[in-house]
Amino acid sequence: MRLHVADHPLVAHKLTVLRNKETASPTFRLLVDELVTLLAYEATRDVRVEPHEIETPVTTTVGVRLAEPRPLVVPILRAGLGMLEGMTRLLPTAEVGFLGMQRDEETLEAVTYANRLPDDLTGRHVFLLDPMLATGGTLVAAIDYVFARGARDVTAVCLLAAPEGIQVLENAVGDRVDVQLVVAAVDERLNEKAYIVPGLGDAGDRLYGVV
Ligand SMILES: O=P(O)(O)OC[C@H]1O[C@H](OP(=O)(O)OP(=O)(O)O)[C@H](O)[C@@H]1O
Ligand SMILES: O=c1cc[nH]c(=O)[nH]1
Ligand SMILES: [Mg+2]
Repeated sequence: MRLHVADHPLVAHKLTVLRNKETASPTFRLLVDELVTLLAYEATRDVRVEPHEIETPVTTTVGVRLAEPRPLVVPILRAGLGMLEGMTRLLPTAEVGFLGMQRDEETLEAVTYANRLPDDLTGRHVFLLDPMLATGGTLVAAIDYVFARGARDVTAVCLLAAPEGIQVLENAVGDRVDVQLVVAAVDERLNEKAYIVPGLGDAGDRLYGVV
């Protein structure tokens, strides 16, 4: 697995505001959107393109365009939904699939309550969106789903990751270079409730409220 940690003062600044418990939902949503757009630039570095000939007002030239099959962007509900706009702003022609997954706060197991992915993902580059990588259970399950359907490259875009979750992900995918994790920051650890420390709390609740 390849790991990319954003190293940029604007990312660090926005993340600090996001972590602040005084930051209310409207600002929190805006910051998640902005952060994803910054991460998306790095996450799409390996997106597949093909040669494409065009005419400029001056001459004919060969540039590139996104290759088929189109990338698939998959937000993991709920919290991942807050990252969708920011990602598709950079990849407007991508298709979008959905995975609804909730961590059982007792057992910490990921429970899937919605799965709306194309049946055949053969050769597709899949971008999984979830702000939080804590124990890694959710992301490993999501990666299993898309590989089982034939996806080729999988890039997970997260805002915060715990070292424990990164290790779980690495154990699950081994040395597959077609799996990439792009994060804004790697935090210190998980606490006794498997929340990321220092973290930002429950991302879904901060985006959409406590349900
Ligand atoms: O790495 P893990 O230990 O599996 O935990 C991370 C998951 O927990 C959060 O979702 P949550 O279960 O709170 O659902 P929500 O997005 O609906 O709030 C988060 O958005 C991840 O999906
Ligand atoms: O810190 C955490 C861990 C799991 N899910 C969250 O939303 N936050
Ligand atoms: Mg939640």
